[in-house]
Amino acid sequence: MNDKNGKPLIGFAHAWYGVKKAINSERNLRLHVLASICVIAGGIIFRLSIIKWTVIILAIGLVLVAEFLNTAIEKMINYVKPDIHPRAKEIKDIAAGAVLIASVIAAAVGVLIFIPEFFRWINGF
Ligand SMILES: Nc1ncnc2c1ncn2[C@@H]1O[C@H](COP(=O)(O)OP(=O)(O)OP(=O)(O)O)[C@@H](O)[C@H]1O
Repeated sequence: MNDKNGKPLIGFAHAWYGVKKAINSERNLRLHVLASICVIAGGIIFRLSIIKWTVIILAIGLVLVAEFLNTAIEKMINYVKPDIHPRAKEIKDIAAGAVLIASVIAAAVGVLIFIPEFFRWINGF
C-alpha cells in the first residue's frame, strides 16, 4: 500500500503488525475481539438502526482501544521492570482498571440497545 507520493505506508505496516502481535499474544484481547464479533452478529440479526450501530461501534472501539493500550502498558512494564515491584503493580492495575471501566460501559450500552430489540423481536412472533 502506498501514500499519495507513491511511498509505501511503512507506518501502517508497523501498526498492523502491532494489531496482529497484540491479538496473538493476549488471550483477553482475543476474547474481546470474539465478543465484538458476537455483538456485530447480534446487530445484523436485529437489524439495528444507523444510530444504534454507531453507538455499538463506539462501545466496541472503546473496549478494544483500552485493551490494546493495556497490552502495550503491560509489555512496557514487563520490559523495563520485569521483577516484582509495587509501582509496577500499581501501573498495571490502573491500566487494567481502564479496561474494566470501558467493559462496564460497553456492557451497559449492550443491555440498553439489545434488551428492547430482543423484546421487539419476541413480540414480532
Ligand atoms: N512486576 C510486577 N510487580 C508487581 N505486581 C505485578 C507485576 N506484574 C504483574 N503484577 C500484578 O499481576 C497482575 C496481572 O499482571 P499481568 O502482567 O500478568 O497481566 P495479566 O492479568 O496476565 O493480563 P493479561 O491476561 O491481559 O495478560 C497485575 O494487574 C498486577 O497486579
